[in-house]
Amino acid sequence: MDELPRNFPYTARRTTYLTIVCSFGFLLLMESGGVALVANLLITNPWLRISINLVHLGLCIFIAIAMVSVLSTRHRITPGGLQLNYGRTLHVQLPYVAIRDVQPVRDVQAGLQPLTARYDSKKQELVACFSDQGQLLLRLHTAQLLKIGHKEHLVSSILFNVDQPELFLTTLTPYLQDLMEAVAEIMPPHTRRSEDALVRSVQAQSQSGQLVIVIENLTRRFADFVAVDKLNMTIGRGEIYGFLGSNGAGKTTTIKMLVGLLEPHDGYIRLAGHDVWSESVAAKRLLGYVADRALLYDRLTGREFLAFLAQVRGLAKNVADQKIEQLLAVLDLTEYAQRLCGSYSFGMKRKLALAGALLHEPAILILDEPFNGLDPRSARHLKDLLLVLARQGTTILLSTHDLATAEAICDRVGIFHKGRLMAEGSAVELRQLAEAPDLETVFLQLTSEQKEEVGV
Ligand SMILES: Nc1ncnc2c1ncn2[C@@H]1O[C@H](COP(=O)(O)OP(=O)(O)OP(=O)(O)O)[C@@H](O)[C@H]1O
Repeated sequence: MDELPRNFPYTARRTTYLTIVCSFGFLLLMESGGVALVANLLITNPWLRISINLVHLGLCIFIAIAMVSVLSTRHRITPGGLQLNYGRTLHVQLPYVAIRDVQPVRDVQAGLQPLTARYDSKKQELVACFSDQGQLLLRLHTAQLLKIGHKEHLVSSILFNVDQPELFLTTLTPYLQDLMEAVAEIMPPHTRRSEDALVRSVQAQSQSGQLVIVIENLTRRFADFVAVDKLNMTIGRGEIYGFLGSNGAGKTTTIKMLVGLLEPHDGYIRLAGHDVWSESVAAKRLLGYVADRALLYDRLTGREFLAFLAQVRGLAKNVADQKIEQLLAVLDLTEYAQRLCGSYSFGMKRKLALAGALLHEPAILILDEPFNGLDPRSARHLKDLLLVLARQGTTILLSTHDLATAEAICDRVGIFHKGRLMAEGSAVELRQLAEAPDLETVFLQLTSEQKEEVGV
């Protein structure tokens, strides 16, 4: 693969643009400079002189920005994702997992706007085009809120130019494929889906009956205290659902009931149609679970621990050995695999527990505060891994106090408060509904007292 970052400017119209801006700017500056000079010589009122000089300075700055902004129209393929820069109005970084595809197009109708990105609300399209030559259309898996100028818009596709679209595509494609391959290696062929089917759509899944987790009227009490109160919710195949809530809201209690560790007092849970209590073996076969505190055997090495779990899950030895090595590598644990689990740091224990949960390629992954204790690099790896697993069809439910992460990776979040689900929907929907600038504000509003239930 090519060395990153690689820059892809669009220079085809740059000279014309600079010639126009420079000549026009030069004339304007000469004129306003002349006026300012005369004003400084003839006008005695100091305020008027200052005002005229300030107008002249403002013009100089405006023209300088117009000339310099052409240089910031340069897209970059970096290790962390695709950076799109267009004049002063657009500077975004898209992770590769967010990109569905990029195709060459020729859209003469796009309404070209030199150096000012424009938003087409009908198509949810961001137009950042200098001309109709060298155009590429980038489509995202799910619409994302992107900042264009000072406003945020929900964007599904982006139209932009580069000088060499073929070279850009050849350079970018391996990074899009690489992510898919990294996880495809740890997933069996029968769980892989075709490229088109990778587009996650919760509504489509619900309509086609692919609900994997169905919870109805779920209730759990501890003595007189109601920890989970008549909870109803569904999660579709390939969806990432985030449980958010204040301490003691009932997230872990719900998760324990979901994985069959705690019996509900009322209601039921079905996992892919199997009741967690009356068909517990079939339901648990589908599950991978990582508790909030990793439960490992301190006297086994990391590799032995995984081999033991593989045996319990009934994996053939050769399959298990291969899988263990792949998971150790994906989770950066190979170096520590011969060390006793008891000597692992908190974060390493969490990663080993996650490897254990992924060994049998579960259809449903349930993670209680998975980012707790992970360093930024491991957290980033885990986010990417979860996104790719979800694209492969794994249904993921996680609880977290990290609102930014929930917003970044969850298709939907549910906000718990005192055992009740106060609101659920995508982060964007909840923000719009609560007219809040971010998920943190929505969370704080909903978990303050006396709030009505909100559904999207
Ligand atoms: N075994 C138990 N006995 C008595 N009360 C319990 C028990 N387990 C949980 N609870 C209570 O149920 C409520 C919900 O607890 P839970 O652990 O589900 O909260 P949580 O949302 O996971 O909180 P946190 O974010 O702090 O982990 C809390 O008030 C807790 O004290």
